[in-house]
Amino acid sequence: MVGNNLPLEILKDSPRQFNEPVQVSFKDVTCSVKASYTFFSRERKEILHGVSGHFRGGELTAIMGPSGAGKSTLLNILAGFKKKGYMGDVCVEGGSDRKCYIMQEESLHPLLTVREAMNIAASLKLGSSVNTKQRVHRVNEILDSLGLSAHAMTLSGHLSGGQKKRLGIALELIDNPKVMFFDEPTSGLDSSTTKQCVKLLKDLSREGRAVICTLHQPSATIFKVIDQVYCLASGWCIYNGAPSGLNTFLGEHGLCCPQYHNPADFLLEICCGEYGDHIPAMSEACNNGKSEDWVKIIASSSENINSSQMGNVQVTTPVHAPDLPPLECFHKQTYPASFVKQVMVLVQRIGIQLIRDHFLMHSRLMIHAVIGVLIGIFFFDIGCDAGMVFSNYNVLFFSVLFLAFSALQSMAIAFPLEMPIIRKEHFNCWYSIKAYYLANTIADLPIQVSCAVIYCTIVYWMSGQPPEWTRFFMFTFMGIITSLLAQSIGYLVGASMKVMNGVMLGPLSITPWVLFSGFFLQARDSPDWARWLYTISWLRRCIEGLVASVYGYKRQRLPCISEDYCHFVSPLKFLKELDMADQSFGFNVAFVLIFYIFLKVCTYYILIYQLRLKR
Ligand SMILES: Nc1ncnc2c1ncn2[C@@H]1O[C@H](COP(=O)(O)OP(=O)(O)OP(=O)(O)O)[C@@H](O)[C@H]1O
Repeated sequence: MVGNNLPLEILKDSPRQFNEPVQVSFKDVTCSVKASYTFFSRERKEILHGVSGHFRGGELTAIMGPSGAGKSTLLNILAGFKKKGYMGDVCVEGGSDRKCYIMQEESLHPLLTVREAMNIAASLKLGSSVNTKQRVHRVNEILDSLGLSAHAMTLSGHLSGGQKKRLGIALELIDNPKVMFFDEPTSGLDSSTTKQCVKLLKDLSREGRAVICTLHQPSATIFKVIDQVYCLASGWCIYNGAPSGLNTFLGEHGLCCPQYHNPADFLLEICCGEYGDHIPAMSEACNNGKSEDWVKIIASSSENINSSQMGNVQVTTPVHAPDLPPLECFHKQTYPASFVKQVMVLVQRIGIQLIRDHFLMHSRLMIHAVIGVLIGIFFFDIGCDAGMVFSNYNVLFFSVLFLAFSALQSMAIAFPLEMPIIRKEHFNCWYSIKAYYLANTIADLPIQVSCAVIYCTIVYWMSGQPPEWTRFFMFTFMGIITSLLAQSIGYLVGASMKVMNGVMLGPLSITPWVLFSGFFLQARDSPDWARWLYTISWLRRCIEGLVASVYGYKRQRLPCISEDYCHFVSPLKFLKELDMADQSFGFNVAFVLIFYIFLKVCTYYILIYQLRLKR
């Protein structure tokens, strides 16, 4: 994964050891989850049973265990990613403000080059305390150290699996975190790349960081490189110590690792009960992770192994803390870059991605142009004909529906796909949710407005609406805010649910408002109890706005062209027929804008819930 010439110091500028000792301690951590999803069941099952432990700066700690043992759950709790559903104390000392969590799936932006991704991360994570020259130096240094310089101009989406993992690490290294959590950093890598990946983690730890990762099944070589093994079996800690102490520990329980057998494999076999049920005895022997007896041999044995396995790696003195410190923890949410800077950098990033995503951007613009032309051809020049007022009304109704559905769908699908990346970046304190949300709204605005303008311009002039600039601007403005309002519904749907649910429920959420738009049944013909629904139907407000822009404001009588007799020569008579004579354009615009702001605020709080609280 990393070239053999990886410098021993990952970052020449980073301190070899942090001023404050870095350590992660946890005590009596118990975690339970819902055992059954049947309606009345309140049953829960425990997946971690009061485990304890203490991981130090300057060491590489691997949380091991078979599938389902609780490794990811424990890592999520330690990293602060999981905030609910567990009991016990967790403390990240000396690094609670500078910790990062690199998740199993590579949450990268596929349409940014490696250098762009690094520059953006540097702008957000280093803030204004660092000038441009220092920032570029930092980025170059990390890219060199992780062997990514040759791929600096490659799109992140085109990198190999190993390179993606390195980029994920490089992005987090920018602000020199003190504690690094990795969930299965070697998953999906071949054996040679896995070795290089673990060597990289080891090097990171040797600079004083506490590096904690979950590993499934390390090879014998990799196993020896680890400083501290924390093994979980069915939610119990059955070994907490140096790899070199494992055989002696197992020997005390009558378990002997066969010669030439990988001790890591042997340990997993024991966890799975292949040699009988040793979990209770082993867990008791290491006091469910509390005992430091097997950790203390780390300084002598592990260093010797390291120097033979890893080359001349300078070993920092592990920071031992025999007793757990007072366990009080918090995840401080501070951001290095100012709010304005965060928004600007994020707008730039989203802008680059929108421009690079040729298909999505061009198809959005093209569809609006093509549908506009089709409507223009089918309803050519009908707008000025008194005999075609109902057909013209159909054009206006269709326009509102088209603008609404197209805007809603684009967001209901795109937004949830971004969520894992936003979750990771926000958790690692790159930016605030507010900054992201504002940037996202601003960045997409030009495209959504362009789509609505293209459609409205084509339809307005081809379908023969009144040749007056004021009416044209009113028509187009109403089209724009209709699409923005529908887009905000798309955001809300996208932020609240998964893509599949959003695809189904997004369009369905518009349907009831179509019913109360007045197109099928007028408010005056509907039951009394249902009339208020017409008033609050945003779709009706949008249609009324378009109708007012075309037929309202004392429009002159229409010529009767296609028929011998035209009933609606007077536009006012037609407005009365539609029950829209009393409505003003301004009222409809105000209603749509207020509803737009309301939805935006709701979506913001849903986003906060999804990213911060629902863990
Ligand atoms: N939200 C949840 N609801 C129900 N069960 C859960 C939930 N989260 C985790 N579990 C269960 O808890 C156990 C531990 O899960 P966890 O993901 O921590 O295991 P793991 O050791 O990381 O496994 P793997 O190596 O396969 O990723 C599993 O049996 C899993 O099914």
